[in-house]
Amino acid sequence: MTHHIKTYNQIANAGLSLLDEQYKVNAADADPDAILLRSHSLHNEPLPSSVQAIARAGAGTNNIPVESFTEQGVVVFNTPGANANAVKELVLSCLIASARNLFSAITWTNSLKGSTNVAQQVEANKKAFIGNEIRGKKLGVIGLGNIGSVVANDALSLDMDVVAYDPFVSVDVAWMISRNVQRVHNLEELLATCDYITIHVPLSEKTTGFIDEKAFKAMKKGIQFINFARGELVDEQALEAALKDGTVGKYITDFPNDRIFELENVVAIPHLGASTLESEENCAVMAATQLKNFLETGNIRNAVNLPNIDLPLTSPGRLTIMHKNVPNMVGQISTLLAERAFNIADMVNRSRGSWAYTLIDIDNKLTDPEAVDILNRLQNIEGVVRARHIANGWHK
Ligand SMILES: NC(=O)c1ccc[n+]([C@@H]2O[C@H](COP(=O)([O-])OP(=O)(O)OC[C@H]3O[C@@H](n4cnc5c(N)ncnc54)[C@H](O)[C@@H]3O)[C@@H](O)[C@H]2O)c1
Ligand SMILES: O=C(O)CC[C@@H](O)C(=O)O
Repeated sequence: MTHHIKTYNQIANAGLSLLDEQYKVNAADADPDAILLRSHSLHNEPLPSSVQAIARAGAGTNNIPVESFTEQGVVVFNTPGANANAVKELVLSCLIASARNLFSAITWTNSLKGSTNVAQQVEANKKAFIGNEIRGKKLGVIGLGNIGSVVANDALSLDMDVVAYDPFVSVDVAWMISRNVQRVHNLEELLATCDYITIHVPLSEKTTGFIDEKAFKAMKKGIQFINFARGELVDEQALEAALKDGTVGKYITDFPNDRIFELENVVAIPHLGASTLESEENCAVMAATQLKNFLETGNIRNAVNLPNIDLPLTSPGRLTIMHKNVPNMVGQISTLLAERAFNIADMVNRSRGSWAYTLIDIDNKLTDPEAVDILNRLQNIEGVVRARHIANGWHK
């Protein structure tokens, strides 16, 4: 069986090369089984009904309308942690570059090109760029996930005091965070005491405009604010006021736009946080592996809308059913199978919020018409949004 993958953006070859002869990868495919992308926005784009899965080679999934795609039976994957080191290294370098006024100093130095007495001018004017050391300064980290946690740990080794805020920190990440990172339980506490703040939370309806007028008002005067998460997390009107009154001494962002260009004391970077060869490869490999695994076995790892499921495929065939997390779904599904005299060899049902996913391994090798018939019946159960049959090609 050939799986069709549509790609958007530049996906690293290390990932694409995993999609072997069983795959056709084509950026122009009109009816793909799956989509592999980076930052391309799928909002306001029609989704072909053939699409069963989307893999985001990256962390943020705000370029994908996850809720409405879930209603259409699409599994959405991301690649948690695959680019965290790349972002961390750029955040730490910006922290130091900002403290030492490196961005404006370099711009000024370049303006001397072609003038006489460059060395004298340098010595006479360098006092305009005297900076600070970050040792002993306080860094606030908002969002202690894959990126925030490593930024926090490594800032400690640069002798900074580190304070962090994340009311939803995961147990896995909590294990990795140094106990010298001081956790605070309300954001104001962090805002009021830090010299530098870096934000690492996902953009969602809940976090849009997260750093608003109230947040800026709570900050210490002259703060340096670093945003490698998403531009929309910061209310730009409030940012403009905070830059004008000196609350924010410098705003470093990976998300330039026309308004940002108009503001003073802003350093804009062209969305380079994850742009290293290593990170692009990590993301592409992880995304392609997850897609392959899902298309070939129905198993799920790192979806943002469904739970992880890993059931080895050993029986002649497997049915995968994505459905609402409501009572009696498994009962209805197994009754249907019993009516067709299909024997269940193994089964897993897991839920995540209002959605659930059921894998059923059957002892029967289905003919094509049998498969079409059972899938139609399964899809007619109220609450089922997608059913698939996977024939196990290796089964003797
Ligand atoms: N600039 C880039 O190239 C680049 C690269 C990678 C990620 N990102 C952005 O950074 C974000 C974070 O990435 P990550 O890999 O660390 O994600 P992650 O999911 O591992 O971590 C996000 C953390 O934010 C926390 N969080 C959620 N809501 C919060 C809130 N209201 N207050 C405080 N904490 C909150 C979560 O509990 C979680 O611990 C991504 O969603 C993406 O938008 C940007
Ligand atoms: O693909 C990229 O270059 C950026 C990815 C980044 O925004 C992410 O959310 O992981």
